[in-house]
Amino acid sequence: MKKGLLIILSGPSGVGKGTVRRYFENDERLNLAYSTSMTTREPRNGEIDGKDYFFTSRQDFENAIKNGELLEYAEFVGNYYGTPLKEVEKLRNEGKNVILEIEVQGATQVQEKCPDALSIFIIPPSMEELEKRIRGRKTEAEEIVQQRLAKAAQEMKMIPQYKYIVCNDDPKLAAELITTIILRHIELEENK
Ligand SMILES: Nc1nc2c(ncn2[C@@H]2O[C@H](COP(=O)(O)OP(=O)(O)O)[C@@H](O)[C@H]2O)c(=O)[nH]1
Ligand SMILES: Nc1ncnc2c1ncn2[C@@H]1O[C@H](COP(=O)(O)OP(=O)(O)O)[C@@H](O)[C@H]1O
Repeated sequence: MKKGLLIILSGPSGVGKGTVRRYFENDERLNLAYSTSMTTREPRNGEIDGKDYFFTSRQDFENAIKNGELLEYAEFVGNYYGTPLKEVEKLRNEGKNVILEIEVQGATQVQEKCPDALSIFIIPPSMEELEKRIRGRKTEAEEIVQQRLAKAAQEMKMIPQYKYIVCNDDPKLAAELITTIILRHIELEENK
């Protein structure tokens, strides 16, 4: 069986990565599996441990780094986030196309290790709209919102390292564009 694709989905906090993903992740043609990350961030209301994230202590996260258990990791606005390597490999070996929803430092590490990874960056229609969305979600305190917005401006500078840029103005359209990109990559892989 052919090993599944590795798909990196990045974009600033609040741009709508999760919202857009929910429109395409169950499309059977894409044969996707979502890689659940580890994080030291506190769970938000409604987030499920083991599904949205593996919520963990700093100590356990640092042990995972030391033991080489992570494909990549980064510190983002005061918390660690990382991708468990074993699960990604298992899913890809089962032929699944694995989607990593990760920030730009982690994306750089994955691109160095796996140059074939398909990378997509989601941009907002404007920085004003990004601010509206992140505030509208009401999941972060004001201080953290400010830090995430400052981070967003830096992250946008990393756009050239991505293969595809998709604007999330309408989430269904953004999802359709991403679906088209992934389907074409699946086709190209099959013909290799
Ligand atoms: N490098 C890396 N970044 C991650 C990982 N999981 C999530 N992130 C990113 O960390 C950032 C913060 O995530 P989160 O606190 O859930 O905020 P949200 O993106 O606004 O929902 C986002 O850019 C995520 O895409 C991971 O495993 N590795
Ligand atoms: N295209 C869109 N237009 C308007 N609001 C959106 C759009 N996409 C997402 N949102 C809203 O923006 C907020 C952030 O979206 P979310 O998916 O949590 O972002 P991310 O996962 O990138 O942090 C949510 O309240 C969501 O409902």
